[in-house]
Amino acid sequence: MSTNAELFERAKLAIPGGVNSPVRAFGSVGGTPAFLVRAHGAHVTDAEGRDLVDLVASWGPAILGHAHPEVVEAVQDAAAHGLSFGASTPAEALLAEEVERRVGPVERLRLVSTGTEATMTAIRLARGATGRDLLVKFDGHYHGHSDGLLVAAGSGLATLAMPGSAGIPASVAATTVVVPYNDREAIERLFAERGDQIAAIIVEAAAANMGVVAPDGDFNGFLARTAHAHGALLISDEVLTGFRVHRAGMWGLEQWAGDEAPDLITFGKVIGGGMPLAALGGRRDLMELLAPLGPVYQAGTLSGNPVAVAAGLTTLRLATDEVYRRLDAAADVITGALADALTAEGVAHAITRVGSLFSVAFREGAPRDFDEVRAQDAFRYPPFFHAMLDAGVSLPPSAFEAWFVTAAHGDEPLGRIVEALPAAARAAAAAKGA
Ligand SMILES: Cc1ncc(COP(=O)(O)O)c(C=O)c1O
Ligand SMILES: N[C@H](C=O)CCC(=O)O
Repeated sequence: MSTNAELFERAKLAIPGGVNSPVRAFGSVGGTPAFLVRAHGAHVTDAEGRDLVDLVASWGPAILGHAHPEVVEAVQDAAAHGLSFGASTPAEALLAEEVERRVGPVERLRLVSTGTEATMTAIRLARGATGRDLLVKFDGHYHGHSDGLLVAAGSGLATLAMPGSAGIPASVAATTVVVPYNDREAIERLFAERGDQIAAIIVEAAAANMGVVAPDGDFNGFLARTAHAHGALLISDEVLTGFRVHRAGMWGLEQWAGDEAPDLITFGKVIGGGMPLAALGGRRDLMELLAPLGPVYQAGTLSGNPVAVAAGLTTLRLATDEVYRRLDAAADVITGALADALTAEGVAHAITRVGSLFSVAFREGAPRDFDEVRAQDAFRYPPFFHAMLDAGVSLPPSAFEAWFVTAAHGDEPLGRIVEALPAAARAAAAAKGA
C-alpha cells in the first residue's frame, strides 16, 4: 500500500501539480491531499485505508450518498449493454422529460458532458439569438473554465487568488463585463450605458463558488426583468444548485415566472449522478436555435452517454422530497454545531446557507459579494480544515467552496462531525494572521 504522500509525489511526476483539477491540490490549506480509493454513503476511504466522513460529495453530485446501490446497479446494467454508441438512446428523452417536469422554464434540454460545456453553449446560444457579443458575469461567480468565463471567477481561481487565466485572448476577455454580486445599481448603470450590446447576463442561481452567498431578495428576478427590458437574456447557472437545494433546484425555491424567469438554465453535477453529464435547457424557441434545427452549433462524441444517463436518471428518480428533507436536516445539525463551536471559542463567523448548501466565512455578518467574502480572516480556515481532517472529516480544501451533505449523512457521520467541531474551532481561534 502506498501512502498519500507517496502517491502525490508520483502523481506530480506525471500530472501537472499532481492533480487533474486545481482545487484538489490542497494549495490553500497546505498538506498532502488524500488519494481516494472508495466511497460509500457519507464516507470516503483514502489509499492508506483511512475512513473519512465526506462533506465534499464529489463537489455536489453525490446527493444520495456515494455509490447508492440502485444507481450502481443502473450503471452496471447500462455498461453491460455498451459503454457508448455515439447515437441516440431511448433513455435520453426520459432524462430530458424528468428535468422538464421538475423545472418550469425548461421546455427543451440538450445533454452535454460537463458544466463548462453547458455554460459555454448557453452563452453561444444567447449570442446567436440576440446577435450581440457582450456577456455580463458577477465577481466571484464560477461557470467553468471556458475562456470568456475565467474572468474574476470563484472556485479554484479564488482559492489560488488568481485574477484570471493566462492564455485567454484580450479580445475574448473584453467581451465579458464583471459586476459585483447583488449590486442592482451597477447592473442598472451598465444596462443604461451598454444595454443594446449585451447578449446575456450569466449568474449562479445562488453563488456557491466563493463560499455560499445568497441572492439578495428577488435579485434573480430583477436580473431577468432588467435583461429582458433591454432585449438581452438571463442564463441561470444551476450546475451546482440544480436538484441539490430543492428537487427543482433554485427555480424550485424561488419559482421565477413570466418576465422573471431565466431564458436558459444550465445543469451539471446531480443531473449526472456522479458520471460526466451536464445539460442546458430553456425556452423552446431559443433551444431550437441549436443545430440541427438552427444555426448555433454544438456537438459531443460522448453527449448523452448511456452509462451517464442511467446514473443521472436513476439519481433524479430517487431524489424525492424525503431526500431533500434529509439533506436539510443534516445541514441543520452541522450548521447548528458549527455555530455553537465557533461561538464558544469567540471566533467571528457567518454561516451562509441556501437550501442544504452552506459554508462558513470567518467574519461578522454574512457576505453579500466577493469583496465581502475576501474581507474575512481566511487564515483561520487551514488550521480549522486540518483539525477536522485529523478527526476524520473531509471538508472542501478551500475557504471559498461550499460544503456538501448527502442523504446518507445520518446519525453516525453527523455525530462524528459534531464531535470534531469543538477542537477545529479551537484551532481556528488560535490561528494567527500574517
Ligand atoms: C456554478 C457552476 N457552473 C459551472 C461549473 C463547471 O462545471 P464542470 O466542472 O462540470 O465543468 C461549476 C463547477 O465546476 C459550477 O459550480
Ligand atoms: N467549485 C468547483 C465546482 O463546483 C470545484 C470542482 C473543481 O473545479 O474541481
